[in-house]
Amino acid sequence: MVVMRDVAIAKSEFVPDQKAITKVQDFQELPELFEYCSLPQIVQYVKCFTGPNIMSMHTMLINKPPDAGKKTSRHPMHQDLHYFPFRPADRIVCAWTAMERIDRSNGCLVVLPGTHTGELKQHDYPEWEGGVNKMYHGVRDYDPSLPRVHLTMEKGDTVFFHPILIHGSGMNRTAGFRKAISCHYASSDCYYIDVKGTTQENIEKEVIELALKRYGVEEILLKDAWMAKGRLVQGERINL
Ligand SMILES: CCCCCCCCCCCCCCCCC(=O)SCCNC(=O)CCNC(=O)[C@H](O)C(C)(C)COP(=O)(O)OP(=O)(O)OC[C@H]1O[C@@H](n2cnc3c(N)ncnc32)[C@H](O)[C@@H]1OP(=O)(O)O
Ligand SMILES: O=C(O)CCC(=O)C(=O)O
Repeated sequence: MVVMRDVAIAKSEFVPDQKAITKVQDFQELPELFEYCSLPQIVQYVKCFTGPNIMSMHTMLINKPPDAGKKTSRHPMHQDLHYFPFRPADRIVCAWTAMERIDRSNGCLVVLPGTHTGELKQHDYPEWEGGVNKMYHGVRDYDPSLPRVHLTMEKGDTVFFHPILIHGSGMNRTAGFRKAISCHYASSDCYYIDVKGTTQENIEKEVIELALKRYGVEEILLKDAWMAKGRLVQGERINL
């Protein structure tokens, strides 16, 4: 499990406590939270994309904090496939569930409809004055005139989306923490790819650096991190 603090808070004099937490990531070892990933109400839709052999690959409890004034609570527009060294993209799907009413005031999801039929684009850190959270890469060039849809969701509403869909989330202008839970699923029939020489090389480099700094792990590849994080939800574990 990784507990992440917002960069504006982590890099301030603020004494870290639970109020600083922006995200709990990789909760696959925590049964109470992992139960979300196998809820029949969710899995019945996930299956339509993955087929019967379902893996949870990435889990997050997102606790978007009230913005400390630097707009760091935003999540830049990105494609989740940028982080994934497995394919095919059509066998990967994210389920994202609002844990309370979420609208533009507390930083709802923003999507560019139809972009899931495009290609994976180059991602980099956006040049934001107030700082950017670690590994929050953004799509380098997308057409800013493309229509945007802000997803207003009620508590318990779930959206399912494709890993090539360009999406992000806005600033939390309220005083409360905006909570959502999500799981990225993939078919265990998916296969790992080598990202060397691709647009994903930069995220692999960061993961390798982080694995060394945090865990003292040397000589890993992006796919090794994912192999360690993946858990079977249903069916048979095949390639992943
Ligand atoms: C062997 C297994 C390795 C596993 C790694 C696998 C990672 C795979 C990533 C997959 C992401 C998939 C996502 C798909 C969906 C899209 C997204 O969610 S994108 C966002 C993904 N972001 C992350 O995954 C970031 C995860 N967070 C962390 O790794 C850590 O919380 C951390 C940000 C590195 C902070 O670690 P920690 O060790 O607890 O922190 P400190 O020791 O206090 O600080 C270290 C250093 O980092 C600075 N810092 C702290 N918080 C932040 C922050 N939020 N943003 C930027 N920088 C931060 C802190 O100031 C310290 O800096 P210094 O210069 O070293 O002093
Ligand atoms: O919950 C959010 O604010 C955005 C989450 C998101 O876009 C992601 O993690 O890929």
